[in-house]
Amino acid sequence: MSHYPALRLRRTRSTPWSRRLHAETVLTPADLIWPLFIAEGQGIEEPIATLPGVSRWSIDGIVARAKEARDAGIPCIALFPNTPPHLRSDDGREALNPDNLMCRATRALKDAVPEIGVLTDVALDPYTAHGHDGLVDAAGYVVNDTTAEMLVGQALNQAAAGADIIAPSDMMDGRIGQIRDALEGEGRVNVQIMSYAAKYASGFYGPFRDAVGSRGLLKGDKKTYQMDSANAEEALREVALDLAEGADSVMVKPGLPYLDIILRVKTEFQVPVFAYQVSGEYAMIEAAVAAGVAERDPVVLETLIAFKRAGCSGVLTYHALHAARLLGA
Ligand SMILES: NCC(=O)CCC(=O)O
Ligand SMILES: [Mg+2]
Repeated sequence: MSHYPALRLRRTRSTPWSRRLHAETVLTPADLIWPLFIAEGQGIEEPIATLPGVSRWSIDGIVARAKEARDAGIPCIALFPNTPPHLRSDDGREALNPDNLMCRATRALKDAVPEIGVLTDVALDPYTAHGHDGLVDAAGYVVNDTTAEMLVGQALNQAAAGADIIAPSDMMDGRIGQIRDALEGEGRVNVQIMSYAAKYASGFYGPFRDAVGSRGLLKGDKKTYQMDSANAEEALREVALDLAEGADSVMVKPGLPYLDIILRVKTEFQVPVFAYQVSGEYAMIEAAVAAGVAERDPVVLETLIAFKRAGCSGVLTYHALHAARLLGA
């Protein structure tokens, strides 16, 4: 058995070329999905105070960002609309409008930048007056089955606009199978489903709710549908169901606090797993940078490669363009 001094693990670390040669994991721009927030109008950029460096863009700006992403080697962008207040309602019916902000942005992107994948979020929270992801009954409970019917309509609406990946983030039971059946029924056999399979009720979503304009509207919390952060076995059950119902890939969300879940999902199922490094995680890094506590570039790359090491195929991150440019340089 070889041991010190013959075996020195520092030997392969001693030069940059050797460290590169021995890297067990690589992070490339192709691992990144960039979430973008859409605003109404033309020529609009609205900075989001709680997400420094991130803005909402009108559709022309979204198209311009998508070209930057493509040029930096990013394969896919994720879209989230900031629906004007007068179009938000208790039932979120704007989600079914074929000319809503999301569908118009998707059509513009597929027209102008067809080389990049478009992932669309399925959930009602950007469209409801109460900020919940589904329909709420008189007792304030988010009702599963009628919500799922709405989500099927929302998914078909997005697919008709050209969405490449449907990403249900609502955590209703059964919706993946229903969406898959509906897509097959319309002959949209190559539209992917990336299920937010293990989405936890998290304190890290605050800046996102500012970005889509739901923070002030939200009554209560989302704990009756999103997962309890105490649970891991339940995440495996969620993933198993979504795969059986026809998901092509699954997501774990948030990111860094749930690396153990990513590793367990990958180990158990050997399917494509994605992580969402969420708004609060991004904002913490930016706050640390602003406070002089950390340097942005190494911290961003270190957190992103952690997801690859844990088994992810890719990561949704607000740092995607910045990271892709660092990696491409
Ligand atoms: N359905 C998408 C999200 O909830 C994103 C959360 C975040 O970035 O905080
Ligand atoms: Mg589920």
